[in-house]
Amino acid sequence: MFYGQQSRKRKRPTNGVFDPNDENKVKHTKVGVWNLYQEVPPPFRVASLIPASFTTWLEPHLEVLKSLPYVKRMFLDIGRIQYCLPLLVLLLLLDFVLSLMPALQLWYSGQFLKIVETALNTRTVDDRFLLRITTYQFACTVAAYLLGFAKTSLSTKLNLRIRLHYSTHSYYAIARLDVPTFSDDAVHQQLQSSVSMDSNSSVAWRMITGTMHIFGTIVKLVSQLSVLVAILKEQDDGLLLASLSFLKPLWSWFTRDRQSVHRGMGVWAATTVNEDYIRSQGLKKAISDTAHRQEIVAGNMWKYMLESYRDCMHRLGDDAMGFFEAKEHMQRRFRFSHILQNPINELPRIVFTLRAVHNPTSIPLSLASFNLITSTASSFSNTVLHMLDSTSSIADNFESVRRLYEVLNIPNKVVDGAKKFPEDARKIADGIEIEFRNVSFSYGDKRLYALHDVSFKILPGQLCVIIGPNGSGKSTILKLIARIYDPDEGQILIDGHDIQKLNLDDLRATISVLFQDYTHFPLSIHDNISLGCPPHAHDRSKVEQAARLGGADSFLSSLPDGLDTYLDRPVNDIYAGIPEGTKTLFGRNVNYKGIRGAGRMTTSAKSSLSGGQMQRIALSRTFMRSLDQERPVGLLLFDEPSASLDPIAEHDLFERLRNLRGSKTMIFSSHRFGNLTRHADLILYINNSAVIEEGTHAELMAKKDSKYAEIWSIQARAFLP
Ligand SMILES: Nc1ncnc2c1ncn2[C@@H]1O[C@H](COP(=O)(O)OP(=O)(O)OP(=O)(O)O)[C@@H](O)[C@H]1O
Repeated sequence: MFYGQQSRKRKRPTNGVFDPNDENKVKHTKVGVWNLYQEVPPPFRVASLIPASFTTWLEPHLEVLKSLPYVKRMFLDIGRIQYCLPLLVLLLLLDFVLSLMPALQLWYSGQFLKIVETALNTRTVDDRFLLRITTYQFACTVAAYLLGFAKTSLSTKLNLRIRLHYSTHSYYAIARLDVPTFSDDAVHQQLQSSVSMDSNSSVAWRMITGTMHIFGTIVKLVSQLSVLVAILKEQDDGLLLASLSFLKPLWSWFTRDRQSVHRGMGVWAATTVNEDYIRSQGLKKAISDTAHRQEIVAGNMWKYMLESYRDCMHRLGDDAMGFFEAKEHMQRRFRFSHILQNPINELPRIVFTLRAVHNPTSIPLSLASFNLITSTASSFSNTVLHMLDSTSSIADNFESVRRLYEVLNIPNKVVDGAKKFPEDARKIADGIEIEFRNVSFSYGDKRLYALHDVSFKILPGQLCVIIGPNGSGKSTILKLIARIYDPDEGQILIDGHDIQKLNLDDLRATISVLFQDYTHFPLSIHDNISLGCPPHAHDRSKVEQAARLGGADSFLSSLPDGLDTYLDRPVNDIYAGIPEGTKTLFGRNVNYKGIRGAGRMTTSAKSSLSGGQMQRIALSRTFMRSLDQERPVGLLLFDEPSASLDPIAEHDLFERLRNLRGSKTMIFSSHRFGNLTRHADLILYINNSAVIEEGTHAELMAKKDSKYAEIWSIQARAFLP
């Protein structure tokens, strides 16, 4: 095991963002099983006297300054939220009064000290003065409690309002991203760290409380200090003892570990190639996710998985750590200064004892003032430490605010076009023309083409079927038409316009797509269908019509809540921590059946629809889009639309779709020959990322050495006696 070992000899990583072979640009550090790659910024020289290494170190630390405009913007935004400004002012006022309380308490303690002093000197006590001070102090404690309670209630209200505002901000920040940008790991992590949708306290709220904390602490310190100086002026050795009492907090502040794990690291990324670590994480995920449970149980895999996990962990030993944990370990250093803390703590007591020996008559009074000083000094120094800590965490908060706003500026990789589409909405009623001109595309690795030099043309209203083996590039064609991705080379034309110049919203409003890997949203079936056409999402009759067209109406009536049934309930029921089937302390069997019955709760949040039924819902969503008469759809894209359908449902679906011929251009991707290909106006046979053959069924069957004809015959043979 070795932490923090810096390597000058760079190894080629198998993944990761930076190129570690570039000696000048990237610094590589080994952190446990992790490889940390840090960008080395080009040195900027303010003056030739300042060494480059200093400016390189300084830049990431000064990054925080870039946050200031965002902090201002955040405060302005909060001010605009309804009722937030008066609530905030009120909160500030309460905080101000509460911050004066410790000084008031200190003043009362000083008055008690005076009473003790008089008692020692004159052997008398002013009863009325003592009673008055005690009453005032009690009233002060009650007022502090009430004000504190009011502050908490007000804070909760304000926090909720601010959270409400920023939850929409966060939703927008995530919702607006396109597929390639959203799937980018770096973007994904930035979103997770800055716009968490579930956090109880928003970045903005942390910023407010942090700032208020500093404001309150300054008020506390100034007021306490003024009272303390006033009291100690009159005491022998008071100021000496106070100074000694402050030594400990100052010492511990100067010698503490203040560097946060992220601070000052600049632009960086970390990756691991450790097989055991990667595998152990995979095994952990597999065992915790309900999606894999069925296979694990049926395949009797758990014992093997446990054994494998144990082996991985055994080999990893102390290195079995996430990146941040490993980095923290690396930063932890032995500090001799920590050992000195206790002797420094004892210093006031030692000095007091020595002074008392020299001047025994002053012991009782000095003892009282010593107690006052040390207890005040400790509360005072805690306040100072707290404030200094807050000022360093405020830098973190500044950066969080910056990230919160900057995620709104992450550019989408698929750039929007300016041209309105269609120029004439009536033309769409006849379908859309699609043309691919020498299109090439690869997903990540630019050497692996998903499509290579593909050209074809589909006329308006035509039915086109793309056919070919697994991985040949069929789905990719559909994704490029819907501009989920942009081609690396070549051009796609829609009704003669370059697809990249068209307004994206317009383009997508004229296309309806059913992806092969369609999803079901954790929403009601109604929502799952109506999302196909947001402008008519509230029109229940249209949703029912779409369900009929998609073949979903047949099973909807058997569901408990019909169209309003949730496929995958987004909110899980919450249960006590005592597992079902066990016994309570007094021997009762734990059984949730009765409780579930009373609350109409189910055992699983997922609805049990079959694969085919799920596909019918996805189909209904696609049909929903085509029901919009104001913005008619001109192009339907179907990726394996009948993969999970029974033969009758498949036949009915294709019948319905064929009726749309002439009014919409339709493109199907399929492995299956027959029903569709027979009726297609154009068949594209695609293999190894390229179009190999194209034509109608009759043309391809008549063609010599046709690959299409060969596979057709293989499939047809299965049905011959
Ligand atoms: N999101 C992705 N990231 C990286 N590679 C991808 C991605 N999607 C597809 N590929 C790769 O691109 C190639 C073409 O995939 P595509 O999905 O277009 O094939 P397909 O013909 O639709 O296959 P199938 O019949 O199995 O659905 C394949 O080699 C595949 O591995």
